[in-house]
Amino acid sequence: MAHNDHLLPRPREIPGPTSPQSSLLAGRQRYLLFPRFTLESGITLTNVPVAFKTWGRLADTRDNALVVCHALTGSADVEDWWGPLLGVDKVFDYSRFFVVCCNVLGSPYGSASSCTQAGGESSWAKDGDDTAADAIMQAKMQWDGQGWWGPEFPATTVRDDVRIQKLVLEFLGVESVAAVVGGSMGGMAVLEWPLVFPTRWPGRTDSTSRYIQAIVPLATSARHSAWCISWAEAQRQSIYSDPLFKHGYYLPAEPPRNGLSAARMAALLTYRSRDSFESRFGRRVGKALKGGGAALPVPDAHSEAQAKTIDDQRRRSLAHDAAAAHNEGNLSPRVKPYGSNSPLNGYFAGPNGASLSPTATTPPVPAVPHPPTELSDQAVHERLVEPFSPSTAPEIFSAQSYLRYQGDKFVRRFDANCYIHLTRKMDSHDVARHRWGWRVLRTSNTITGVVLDSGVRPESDEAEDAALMRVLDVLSSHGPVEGKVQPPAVLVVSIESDGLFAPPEQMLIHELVGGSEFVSVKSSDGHDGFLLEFEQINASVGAFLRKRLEPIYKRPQLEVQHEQQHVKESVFGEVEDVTRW
Ligand SMILES: N[C@@H](CCO)C(=O)O
Repeated sequence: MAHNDHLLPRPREIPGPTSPQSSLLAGRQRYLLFPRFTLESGITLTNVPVAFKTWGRLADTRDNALVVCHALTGSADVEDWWGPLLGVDKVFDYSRFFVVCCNVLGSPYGSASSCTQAGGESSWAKDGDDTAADAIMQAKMQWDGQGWWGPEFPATTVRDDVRIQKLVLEFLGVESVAAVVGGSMGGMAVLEWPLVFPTRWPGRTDSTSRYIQAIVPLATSARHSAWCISWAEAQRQSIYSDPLFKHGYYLPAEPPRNGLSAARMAALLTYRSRDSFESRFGRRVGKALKGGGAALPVPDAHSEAQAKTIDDQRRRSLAHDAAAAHNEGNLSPRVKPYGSNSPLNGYFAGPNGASLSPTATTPPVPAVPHPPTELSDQAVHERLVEPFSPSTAPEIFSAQSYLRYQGDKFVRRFDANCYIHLTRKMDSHDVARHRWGWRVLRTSNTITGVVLDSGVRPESDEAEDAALMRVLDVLSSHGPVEGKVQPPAVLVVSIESDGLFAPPEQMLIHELVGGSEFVSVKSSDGHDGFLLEFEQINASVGAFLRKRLEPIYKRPQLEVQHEQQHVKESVFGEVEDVTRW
């Protein structure tokens, strides 16, 4: 399929923004609209936008492109999330390289996704009649006519991203790529680039020149692990369980914020480490957000009759307090709508200019009926002198407060359907999937086994490993055009405290890709270390590129205006959150 892409009609540049979230990057990226693009699944999309950004300029030799691939919730705006790596004499040196970053399909930041217009009749034909579920139909009926893809945006793969991004490079005049660099989901794309495009001219089997000179996969894996798949599943379940999710047919102004926020909180924990949380927060007390744990005042008694009434009041108050404490963090409208200055408001403004109204998606705690198991008087009196008195606002740990802040912040910049789409895309990642070296044996719809090219039919697990070995071996020895294509230089980067994409996964890539180099970045921050340890990454990746791309570094620097805009407020904000909190 990849080999037919060069026959597709050329894209044209459009102004954008193409989605609500891409308006957060207004003026900071460009857009191409592809008349049509066929996904790995066989589904053909029409009118497909791809958001991208470039720095520096293409050399006359058209071979100095440096492709940056973003992670799960990143965007094409590298300055926004990898800014300290971008600049003269840094890794992404735009006086030597033509730095290009494209937003992946399915992301809310401008490329075709659940948040872009489905494109009317010319788009993928929606089949709305094949579902039996009334709830889905009802939500869908309310939603129809919105024009967004919503949950009907078809699944895309990392390979789809690589193929469409190659077309963006062609539009920009790139003939071969100096390097591809990216972390986590971006690292998956980095591994796929030379496998999808080993040769310079994909349409020509006689080509012997490689398309990509060097790749740097960071904090990634050759196939998404069971551990990562399980975390992604738990996060998707958080979104599904938000009543506002409505099977993905939610209105843009009423998204499942609480579910997405909870998903992000869980995800964030997988991006950091136990040690980093212990040292940063310990058991420090944090601020409860407004509205949580409100308690009733309890008056003083002046007579026995009054005392009984007051005891009743105290009991009620106590029950109220207990429920309020129990619901602390749930009761508060902690997931706020977009701020009044947010461009997202304008984007969603209806015909009358009405913008989002605040939505506390969790209903307030109802009046608490007398509990079936009553507290004894003694317990009432004991409780009344305990620190959790009615006048005391509930205290929470600063670690909790931090997570909530992260959840709130995330829902203001991301979309739940896109989150589901992208986590599924990562789950599908496996460099060996449907590749040379193995094929699946089927009887009707049942997979009965796997057979290797050699004719051996090993146990399934072994077959998977063998397929992986074979594919990674292709990276190190020759392309699918046997013996003709030089492999790219490979630097595998690992974060030593990464508990999500654990170091053995990068070590495996290093071991299977002959001639590859390996570096372990020292960091106690866990997986997100690849977005935080700028100095080490600048040093190690920079040294690798200087060594492997010597001819480019020997050339006189290109004359470029200092193009880097200082990003005052990062949309992505991983660094800001860690260092400022
Ligand atoms: N924290 C990053 C990395 C995930 O791998 C993100 O949100 O995209």
